Amino acid sequence: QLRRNFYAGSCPNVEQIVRSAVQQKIQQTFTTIPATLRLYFHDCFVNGCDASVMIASTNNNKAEKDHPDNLSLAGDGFDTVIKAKQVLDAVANCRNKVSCADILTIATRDVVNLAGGPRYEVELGRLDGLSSSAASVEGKLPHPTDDVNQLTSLFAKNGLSLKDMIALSGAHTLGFAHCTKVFNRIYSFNKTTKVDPTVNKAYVAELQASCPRNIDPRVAINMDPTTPRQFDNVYYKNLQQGKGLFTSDQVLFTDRRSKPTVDLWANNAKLFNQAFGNSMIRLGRVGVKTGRNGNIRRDCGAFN
Ligand code: HEM
Ligand SMILES: [Ca+2]
Ligand SMILES: [Ca+2]
Repeated sequence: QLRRNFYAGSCPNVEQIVRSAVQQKIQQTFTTIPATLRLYFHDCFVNGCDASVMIASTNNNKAEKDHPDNLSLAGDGFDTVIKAKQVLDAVANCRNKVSCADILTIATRDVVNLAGGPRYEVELGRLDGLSSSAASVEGKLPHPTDDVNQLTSLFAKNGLSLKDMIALSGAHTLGFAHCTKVFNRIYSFNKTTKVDPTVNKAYVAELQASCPRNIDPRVAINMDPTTPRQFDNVYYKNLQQGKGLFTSDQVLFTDRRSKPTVDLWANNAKLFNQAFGNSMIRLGRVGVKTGRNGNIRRDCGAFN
């Protein structure tokens, strides 16, 4: 039973408070933006949007965040939620009234908007989940080597369409990826060719220069080589030029089922922004907890 203005009675200024905390954190580091956006995706795809991804491991429980697919989540995303909750908890009526899952939902909307993307209305009223295990992450998140069939079926499991999948992939207009994730495409593609033929030749050279084979595995590169700090439709323009970083990006242009949508959004930023906002609202409805299935955590990193 998500709704807009869910906190009108308990903490009416929640959206303004979170936004200013997010703004302050972005001033400290730009990474706040992509880190928060990706954290939201990884939360919603495992056990629904319930902040299960924020739980820290304990002696008796290896939590979601310690599954290999989550180890590259940047700490600044977690920190954004923690900081915003600190500010909320300093306001008497808001104290422990807003779930971590909702704080992450609002913060994600705000980082998209503050990076130049659309501002969509968020639905609120999620509770925080009561479980988080590394084992539950297995098979729930897409991989950079996935094709359109694999991506579509993962998104469908979360009630999201092909169009939602193409729109949400547009999040790769921002942020960073580790060199190791693209090695296969530029050095060891298959038996007959070392380089993925769908990658733009100049982009191959650029990637090989920034990511030499023996590079420190901690080194990361921009995912959008053109406007890495701008939330815009350049991601789709890049795909048209063979400049999608991962296989999972580039297949959206090479597969005939998704290409018309890529072309449409490459040519029409307004339509992309609208579609992205709508798909984010739908992402926010995945696996929502209410009633006895959840609670409001006092510490986003631990169960009450
Ligand atoms: C469609 C399938 C997707 C795949 C296969 C995928 C995979 C990846 C991978 C491998 C990285 C790089 C991680 C690293 O090396 O550190 C990444 C980064 C990122 N992803 Fe995705 N992703 C997908 C969809 C999404 C969606 C739906 C969103 C959000 C709505 C998203 C947001 C991001 C962001 C913002 C980053 C940059 C993170 C940062 O700079 O810290 N991705 N993704
Ligand atoms: Ca979750
Ligand atoms: Ca961009």
